Amino acid sequence: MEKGKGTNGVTHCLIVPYPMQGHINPMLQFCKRLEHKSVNVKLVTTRFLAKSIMHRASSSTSIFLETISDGYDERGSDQAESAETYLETFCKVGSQTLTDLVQKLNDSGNPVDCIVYDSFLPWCLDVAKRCGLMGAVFFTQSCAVDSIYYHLYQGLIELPLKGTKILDMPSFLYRFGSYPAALNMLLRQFSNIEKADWVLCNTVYEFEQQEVEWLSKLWPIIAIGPTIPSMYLDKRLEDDVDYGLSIFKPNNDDCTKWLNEKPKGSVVYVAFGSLAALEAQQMEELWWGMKRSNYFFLWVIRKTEEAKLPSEIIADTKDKGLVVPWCQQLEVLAHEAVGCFVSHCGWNSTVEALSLGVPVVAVPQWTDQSTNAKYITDVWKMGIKALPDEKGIVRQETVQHCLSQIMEGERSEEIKINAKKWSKLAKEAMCEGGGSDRNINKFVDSLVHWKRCF
Ligand SMILES: O=c1ccn([C@@H]2O[C@H](COP(=O)(O)OP(=O)(O)O[C@H]3O[C@H](CO)[C@@H](O)[C@H](O)[C@H]3O)[C@@H](O)[C@H]2O)c(=O)[nH]1
Repeated sequence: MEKGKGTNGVTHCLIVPYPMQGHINPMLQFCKRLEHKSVNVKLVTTRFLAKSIMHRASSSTSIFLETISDGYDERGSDQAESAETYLETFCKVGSQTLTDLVQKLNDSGNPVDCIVYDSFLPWCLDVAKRCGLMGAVFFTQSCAVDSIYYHLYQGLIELPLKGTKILDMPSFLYRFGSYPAALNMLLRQFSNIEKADWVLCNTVYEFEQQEVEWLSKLWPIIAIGPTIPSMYLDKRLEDDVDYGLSIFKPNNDDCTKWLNEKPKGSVVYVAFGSLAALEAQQMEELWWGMKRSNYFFLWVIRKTEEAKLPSEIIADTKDKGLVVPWCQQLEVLAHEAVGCFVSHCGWNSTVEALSLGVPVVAVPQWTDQSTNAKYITDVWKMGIKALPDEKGIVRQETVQHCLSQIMEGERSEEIKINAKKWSKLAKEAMCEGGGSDRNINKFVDSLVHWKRCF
């Protein structure tokens, strides 16, 4: 059979996210967009994730799953003795098992044309090139953050950073040495990027115009976001109502029922993503801040964080609050009862808030979140940063002040108008003929063209 041609002549892509919720969500959504444009796609996860903790959140995901090994099929990264060891083993075992997977698919008459890989896994590009495939890197963080790390990679920033504005930079630049394996991984994103055929970014051109322009002088970069389910944007993919694959089990029914009973714009939604571990003192201050504010609140506290809040506190929230271990965040953000999002500002949560027009109280914890918080407050002007004290804790008075500013304060109207403006731009980008839609078409055309050249 002619190389690059599947049995049915369809272009065939493997999409390989890093095995984390914040990376699976955007890359799975990209799969759905490609499938809608007649590309045959398979999402590749680790064996551990596939067998032990993946829940299909709904029937909306028909994407085919394939697996590779990170070397820790029993317990995933928890099994590795250090983060560095995990990443090294994933590179070694992952390269071999991804090559085997490509071979298996080629042999079965369904040959692969392209690997779209998470920028955290640059070795996938080496596999793609060794197998004679197209390779496209997918960045799951903002272009602003990617360009900061690229400056660091180039030796144009000296660590540790000093000065008054450092708290707006990704945390690894001012808490130098805090997570060496993570910083190395972020720098390795650029180790072979010049060989990538495409650089795909989960952003919207209008969100980060200057940053996209700057990066596009270096690489063939295209903005393909926001990668959130179609029914929240252009509504062209009718079944696409949620992300579809979840590492955590969402508590949908309770949340929706509870929200349905609340007045429009009256609820504060609080969530810190899939990874952040807050100090117990910070959790208590947040809770007191919410209690003092007296708004309704829906707070996601993951199972691993639960013990940090005394149970009598949680019991005391019954009249005003609902605490759940996980929810369908998009469904919550889109609910008309929600007036504000207290967020750690992970990039997906940030893009979701922008896309759904929900104002944010930014409480960044680490990694790229401080930079996202800076953009939320000073560039997009659709939120307020809750400033920590000298011990790094955001106090209850600050929480109360920020919440009242967004819910009913002087700047409330302006912030809400801005949030709606970004939401409109995000939706336009994904509609037929919008910037991101055109970029995805460009990518698909290049796949078809690449096949013809083979
Ligand atoms: O109860 C919840 C809470 C979150 N989510 C979803 O989980 C994702 C969380 O992603 P994100 O907001 O990016 O946070 P993290 O999970 O913490 O993501 C990690 O990965 C991101 C992409 O690299 C980084 O920007 C973050 O800083 C990093 O912590 C989002 O899609 C949310 O909609 C839910 O569905 N239900």
